[in-house]
Amino acid sequence: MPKRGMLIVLSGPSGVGKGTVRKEIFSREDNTFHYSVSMTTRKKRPGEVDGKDYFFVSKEEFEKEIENGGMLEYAKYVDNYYGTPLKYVNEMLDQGKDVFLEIEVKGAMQVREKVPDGLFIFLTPPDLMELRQRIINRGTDDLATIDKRMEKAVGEIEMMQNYDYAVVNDEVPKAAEKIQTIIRAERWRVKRFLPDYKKQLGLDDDQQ
Ligand SMILES: Nc1ncnc2c1ncn2[C@@H]1O[C@H](COP(=O)(O)OP(=O)(O)OP(=O)(O)O)[C@@H](O)[C@H]1O
Ligand SMILES: Nc1nc2c(ncn2[C@@H]2O[C@H](COP(=O)(O)O)[C@@H](O)[C@H]2O)c(=O)[nH]1
Repeated sequence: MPKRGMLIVLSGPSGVGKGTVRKEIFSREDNTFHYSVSMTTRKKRPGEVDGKDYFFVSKEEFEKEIENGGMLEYAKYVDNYYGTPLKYVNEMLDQGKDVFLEIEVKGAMQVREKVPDGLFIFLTPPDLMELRQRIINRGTDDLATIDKRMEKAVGEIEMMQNYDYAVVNDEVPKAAEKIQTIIRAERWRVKRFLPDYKKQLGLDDDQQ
């Protein structure tokens, strides 16, 4: 059976650039990660594609998925549900593939409880004014929604301490490079040291 893949969680306030940085990482030739497409009840934005950007569903459909135990995590964010379908993540990890989630902080903390050996990276803006400007420049939200997202952002940034790493998204290629370096280093650490710890503790793979 292949070794279980690594679960990588990229989190941070809305508008910090998680999607942009993720796309930069995925566009690189050496990318081996598999992106988990989230489910949401939010309305589709112009240009967004169902099944690629999100699975767009109704509130009833989302709640049914929750009831059926189909979500790894979920959260209500500014009047809508967002969540990670469990099936895809489990199937990929079981096949030994590394899975990349891009989610907000409440959901990330649920994943942390369920998958403690995941890698949790927080993407943070250079400052709050820049964050607001990025959301405005994106042109997807009205002013009332931007204010709601900014209110959330303050509390979300305080959650940074609960992550394994924090990366400032000042420039997209630089932030992408830092994240790739962190993941490479973590992979190496797990491969290099975990077998030694297991040996010292008298554990074999089946006991883990
Ligand atoms: N380093 C950067 N410098 C300047 N602008 C950036 C940078 N990174 C991303 N942006 C811009 O900021 C806006 C928000 O980026 P993006 O949609 O990727 O954020 P996000 O964190 O994925 O948001 P959400 O969580 O709401 O989906 C976009 O217009 C993007 O082009
Ligand atoms: N807990 C989860 N949060 C998610 C998921 N997918 C996206 N998100 C986050 O929601 C907000 C708003 O997103 P937007 O597309 O409306 O701008 C943002 O922080 C996303 O990262 C998910 O599956 N679970």
